[in-house]
Amino acid sequence: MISVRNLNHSFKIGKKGKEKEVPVLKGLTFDVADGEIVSIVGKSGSGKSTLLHIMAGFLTPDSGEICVKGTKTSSFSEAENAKFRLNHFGFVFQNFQLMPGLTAFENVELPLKLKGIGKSERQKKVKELMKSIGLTEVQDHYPNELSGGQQQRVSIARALITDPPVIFADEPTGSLDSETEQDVLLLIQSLNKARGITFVIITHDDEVAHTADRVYRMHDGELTEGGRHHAV
Ligand SMILES: Nc1ncnc2c1ncn2[C@@H]1O[C@H](COP(=O)(O)OP(=O)(O)OP(=O)(O)O)[C@@H](O)[C@H]1O
Repeated sequence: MISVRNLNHSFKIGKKGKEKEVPVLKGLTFDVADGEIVSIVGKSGSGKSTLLHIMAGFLTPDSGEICVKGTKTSSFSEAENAKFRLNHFGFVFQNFQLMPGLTAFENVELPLKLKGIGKSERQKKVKELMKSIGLTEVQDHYPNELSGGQQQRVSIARALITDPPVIFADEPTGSLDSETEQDVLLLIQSLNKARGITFVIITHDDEVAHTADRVYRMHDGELTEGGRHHAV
């Protein structure tokens, strides 16, 4: 479970000496339960990415507390955050962020290399995962030889390969057409059910948001409403 308590963050904007402090997150308090799909929906500039960056430990909040599975992560050093991320979090981005010089297989294998897993174990794991996500046929393709939907499936496989309990997805369907968007959302839902992975999905799209179990709405740096929704 992730608990966020009284989280505040501001950015200083403008010329040196004339900076203006702009509050972006104003006292956010909410929980994400284990095995839940949560979406955080809001207009451009409402602070969604800032919240995700703080939850994942890329950015230190001005104040407030974040706990992940009982561990207080908000006071971690950069090195502690990096280690924690590798073991607990996977990431999926709107523009996939695959390494262009690596094949689909090698992209999925990369996090295991970073964790120091041996070659035979790596290859076995990647092969199994790619098969279960229906990527075997394209495993030797480079990213530019894949469709958008295939690239996003590869990036989801890369996020999953280290078995993280939580995956953060920042506009995961933002670059996809509506049919492929549904495919990717169904994949996320099936992985959530089959493996119990918690997903935190950031989106500006209400339709995407409502495929989650729980929807939080960001408005002017506050979470203005929550609610439970049925998956499509
Ligand atoms: N590094 C930064 N320095 C200064 N201001 C920033 C910085 N990052 C974000 N902001 C400001 O904080 C506000 C929230 O930005 P954020 O990227 O979190 O919003 P968002 O909801 O994710 O938007 P989008 O959907 O367009 O990605 C915006 O007004 C933005 O200009």
